[in-house]
Parts: sequence; structure tokens; C-alpha cells
Amino acid sequence: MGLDPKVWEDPMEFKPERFLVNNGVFDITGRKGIKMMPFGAGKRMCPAYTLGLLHLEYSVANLIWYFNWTPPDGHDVDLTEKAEFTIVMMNPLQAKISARTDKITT
Ligand code: HEM
Repeated sequence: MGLDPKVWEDPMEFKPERFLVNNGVFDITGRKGIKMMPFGAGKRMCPAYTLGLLHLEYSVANLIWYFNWTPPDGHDVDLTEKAEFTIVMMNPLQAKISARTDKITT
């Protein structure tokens, strides 16, 4: 379903902005039609999906808030897909992280 052009426009293209519809509120519960359902759908849907989403947002927000992320010299980020046992990135992702000194502390 994730690769079906009847469901997704240009399914093979990396377009995160496709989820920025309806003021950024994308239905992942399957209530408005089943299109993407990372937490399942219907009666047996994950009962903790809001907790899961909150936890992910909190984790990512903290990683961005506390660290600067840059690619090491000579390791450019390339999102092109490469087929191995699974689909991997063209260049394995490497990141140099350092503590942010410019963040506002409260
Ligand atoms: C990002 C995090 C999570 C993802 C992607 C996820 C995804 C899923 C999926 C796909 C199902 C199966 C739904 C179905 O059978 O249709 C499920 C079920 C379930 N999840 Fe999660 N889940 C997450 C986090 C959590 C957390 C944090 C908890 C508990 C604190 C939890 C508790 C459960 C339970 C109890 C079920 C079984 C529901 C049932 O069979 O009635 N999940 N989850």
C-alpha cells in the first residue's frame, strides 16, 4: 500500500511534505480511510499511540535542542536508496555531534 500510486502520488519519491496537509494534521488512525497506519487501525489499534508519538517527539526535540548535528568531513549526506539485504542509504549516515552552547536554558 505504501508504494501504490493509486494511494500515494509519486510513491517512490522522498516527500515528507506530503504529510503537511490539513494544517499538519495527518490521520494515522485509519478513521478517515486507511492510507498509512503505523499503529494499526480499528478495534485492535495500539492503545498507546498518543504516548508513542509524544515520546518520539520529545526524544527528537531533545536531540535537536541539546546537540549540533553536522556531517563529518568527506561524509556528505546522500538520501539516495541502495538495495542491500534491506534498503539502505547510499552513504551510511555519519554524524558529528557536539553540545550546543547557544541554547537558552530555563
Ligand atoms: C512508536 C511506538 C509504537 C508503535 C509504532 C506501536 C505500534 C503498534 C501496532 C502496529 C499495534 C498492532 C495494532 C493491530 O493489531 O492492529 C500495537 C498494539 C499494541 N500496542 Fe503499540 N505501538 C507503539 C507504542 C506502544 C506503547 C508505548 C505501548 C504501551 C505503553 C503500546 C501498547 C500496545 C498494546 C497493549 C497493543 C495491543 C492492542 C490490542 O491488541 O488490542 N504500544 N502497537
